[in-house]
Amino acid sequence: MTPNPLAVLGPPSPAQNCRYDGGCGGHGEAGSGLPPEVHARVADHPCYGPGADHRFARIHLPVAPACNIQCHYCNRKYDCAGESRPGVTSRRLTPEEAVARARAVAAELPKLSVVGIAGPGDPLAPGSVAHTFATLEGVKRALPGVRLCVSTNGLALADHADRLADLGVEHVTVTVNALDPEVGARLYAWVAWRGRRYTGPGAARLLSERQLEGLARLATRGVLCKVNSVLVPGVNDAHLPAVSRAVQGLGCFAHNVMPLLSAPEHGTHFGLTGQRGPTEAELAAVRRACGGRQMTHCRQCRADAVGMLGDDQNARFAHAGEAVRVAVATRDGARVDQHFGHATAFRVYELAAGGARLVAEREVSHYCRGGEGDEDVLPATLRALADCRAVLVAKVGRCPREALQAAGIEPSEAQAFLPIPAALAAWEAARAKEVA
Ligand SMILES: C[S@@+](CC[C@H](N)C(=O)[O-])C[C@H]1O[C@@H](n2cnc3c(N)ncnc32)[C@H](O)[C@@H]1O
Ligand code: SF4
Ligand code: SF4
Repeated sequence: MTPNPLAVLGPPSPAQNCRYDGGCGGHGEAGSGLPPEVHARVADHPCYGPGADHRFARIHLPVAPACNIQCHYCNRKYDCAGESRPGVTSRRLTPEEAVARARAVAAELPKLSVVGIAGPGDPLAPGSVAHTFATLEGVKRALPGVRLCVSTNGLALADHADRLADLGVEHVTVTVNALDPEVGARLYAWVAWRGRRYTGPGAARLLSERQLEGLARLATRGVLCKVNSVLVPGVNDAHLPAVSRAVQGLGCFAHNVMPLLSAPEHGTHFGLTGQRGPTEAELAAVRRACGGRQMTHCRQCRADAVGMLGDDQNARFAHAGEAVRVAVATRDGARVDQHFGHATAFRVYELAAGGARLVAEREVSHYCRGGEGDEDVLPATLRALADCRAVLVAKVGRCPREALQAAGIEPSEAQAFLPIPAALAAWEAARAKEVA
């Protein structure tokens, strides 16, 4: 068994009371109180390393759809494009898509040092865990140099701790908002455990016992653990110092007290009941009272965040790794050699990480009759190509070109007369350049 470098830390002394970010010479530096062996393991992690937030990038892969508890501050159904908030994602990815996205991002961002799974639900909940491990295993194979992270509510952590450690997951974040069941009962609607749904203090007790068991198990395996706590004024503010002491005593190398976000439009229980988040001053006071290694620069990132902290490039990589469909007009079956208006069928190819694959041949009435476009035929053709991002043709007239563009399908003549595989590769390369 690997000795746990964190176990030697023990609870940080109150006198140390250093702020992990700033206050004592920058997060993770010698002055932060991290022992050198821990410092070495966080140096290139943008969330923890000294100045690493400006030098290294991370990606969150949104592959975990389900959750096994319901927090009063979480609603994963509400997504507003461009909004940065935990649990938010534009789209859930399959493990295959997620691995492909990680590869695509790594190719574009050589500073990518961390690949994490942080939702949109809980990565270890029964409905998510298979996706989580398939993704972690795929990423490990595809990008052996990156560090793997997982963020969980901890309910199922003890069951999966060994598998996470065996896989080489280096960092695990567990959200612990309360140890006192009476406090916890005010934060969670329910906890689902082994086929039963628990509520009230019993649910909160079950959750916190499982969280501590999971953290202890990871500590024996040398996995670096951080604890998140959502600060809910009037509910757990006075209790968080006790939480902080307990989890840092278990060897967690940092505590991250995060402000509650509870805008009514998010549709959460707290948002609807008017529970407010903390002021800056309240947050700072609770972090001071907690002491030890407090994180102060967490950006509360989306479940599909990409890039440097504070410079999210999620929009740029929104489609990276997704399978894309492209239609081709071909007469001889080998080259892009047909006019859009003369085609009676289009071949549809799917482009994914593994290459191009013919997925369908779609028949259409041909649009061009003796030089005149037939306006009745065009809508049916657009419908036949609705799932395609582009159509590669030898030539296309102005009117159908505009209709295709309006339908979000790119008409492209740039690959005219190329063999189909070369044409698809050329279109994909041009698109990647555009996105960059
Ligand atoms: C979306 S969760 C995903 C991982 C896992 N399900 C969990 O809760 O730890 C990531 C983090 O965002 C936090 N979070 C979610 N909604 C929040 C909110 N409204 N305000 C503040 N933090 C929030 C969670 O507590 C957790 O620490
Ligand atoms: S555990 Fe995480 S995903 Fe589940 S309800 Fe709470 S914040 Fe949302
Ligand atoms: S949510 Fe916080 S800890 Fe997670 S990647 Fe963003 S900054 Fe880092």
